[in-house]
Amino acid sequence: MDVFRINGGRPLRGEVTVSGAKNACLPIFAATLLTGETCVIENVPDLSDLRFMAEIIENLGAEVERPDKNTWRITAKNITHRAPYDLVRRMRASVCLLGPLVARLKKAEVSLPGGCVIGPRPIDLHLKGLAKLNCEVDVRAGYVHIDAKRARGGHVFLGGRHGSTVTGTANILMAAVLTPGVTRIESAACEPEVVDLCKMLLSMGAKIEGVGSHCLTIEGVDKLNGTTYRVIDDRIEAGTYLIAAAMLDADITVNGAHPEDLSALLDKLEEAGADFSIELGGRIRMRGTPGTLNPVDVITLPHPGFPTDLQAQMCTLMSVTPGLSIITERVYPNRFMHVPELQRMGADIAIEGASAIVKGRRNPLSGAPVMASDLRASAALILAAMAAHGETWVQRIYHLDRGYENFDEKLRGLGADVERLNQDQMPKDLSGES
Ligand SMILES: CC(=O)N[C@H]1[C@@H](OP(=O)(O)OP(=O)(O)OC[C@H]2O[C@@H](n3ccc(=O)[nH]c3=O)[C@H](O)[C@@H]2O)O[C@H](CO)[C@@H](O)[C@@H]1O
Ligand SMILES: C=C(OP(=O)(O)O)C(=O)O
Repeated sequence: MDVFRINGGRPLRGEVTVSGAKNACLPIFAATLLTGETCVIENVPDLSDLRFMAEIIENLGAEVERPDKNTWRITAKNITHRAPYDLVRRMRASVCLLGPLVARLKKAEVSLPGGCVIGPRPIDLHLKGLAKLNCEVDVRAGYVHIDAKRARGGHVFLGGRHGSTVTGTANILMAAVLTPGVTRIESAACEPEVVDLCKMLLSMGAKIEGVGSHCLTIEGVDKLNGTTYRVIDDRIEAGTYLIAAAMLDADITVNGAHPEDLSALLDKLEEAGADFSIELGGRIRMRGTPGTLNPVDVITLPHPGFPTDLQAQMCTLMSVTPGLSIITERVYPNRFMHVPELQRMGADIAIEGASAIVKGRRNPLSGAPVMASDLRASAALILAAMAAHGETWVQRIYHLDRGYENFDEKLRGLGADVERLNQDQMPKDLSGES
């Protein structure tokens, strides 16, 4: 297991380039199962989640090749309909195999993905949507069983308690593209990753209208073709660098930061008084001076609202911004696992219901051994460590490796003092291991 050792207080300078978007790639990999022809997917980040997804797809019978680090070639000529527990449990997003299997094979058996530290993540809306396409849906012995022999287009409403569902929209969309008749998805998620999936499906010959809106109309076709498709840049990775630069002594340019995908974050950073400029070609330059921002309140919401996947990083920023801010989670009301670890570094945060009440400090945080609980919590702790006085050890970096390609290398390229070590190299009195 890897750990990061970070010495805080280093200025950031230079340029960093973001990788392809994990959350766009995952359903796009699943979509390659919709055709027997070859799909070439470019700009794929080198991440454990994508390697798992490729493994599951290969296990279903597809031929999977990787001509270079960021390109995958997938040919799903003959595939089977069962994705077993031992593979699916490793990655929640494998639930988005349901749609393509239903569409292509008219049946699917996919294990339920299991628990998640950021809170309950049911798939009731996915299943309700498939039932509206006239599929027979049954959950037994830990598996979702779908019989789609009589599937036809239908009217699906995907609004839930916390808004729409991103992978649920991807599932219904992928099921509908090869299902006879017209499907209308209302209250569809419109995250940039869903738009990217739509564009990939269009390039395969799918018929979809309303792309980017909350209402998608899909006319089922008999067959889809192969494609070569380049995945969008990762807005969450870009946002993470922008937040880091806003709170440190920094002057950096983030390549692959597309302002149209980052409006809610940029709006909040502007309100806080951050000094940034949008440059041509998907580049944002951020200059930071510690302690100069104003506190802002944040509420996470489905797109185009403030993304929950940047909430933890925002908690770090507000922890070092003097004054009071309230950060409210409307997507995953319990997604605050980073808070106790930030408190260990001196952050003054209280959780009240679905809100974090953050009293930003005038003095820097202090380095400490901390434990990452999930992907974005890892990023929040690394940012906190970069702003802190002294040395921080961040354990369980495998969470980070799910979603940030070469994060340590990229941060070092900007001047941060971040080192990846093996757990064995961590002093035993700090790791808590005897
Ligand atoms: C692989 C991927 O793309 N992951 C992203 C995706 O997750 P994911 O697609 O799993 O998230 P959803 O959009 O489905 O979940 C949003 C909310 O709806 C609830 N819900 C969802 C489905 C359902 O059937 N019933 C239900 O109640 C969830 O518990 C959650 O509270 O979108 C989330 C919200 O932007 C992001 O944080 C994740 O990074
Ligand atoms: C929560 C996330 O991913 P997943 O849905 O794959 O758990 C994330 O990307 O922040």
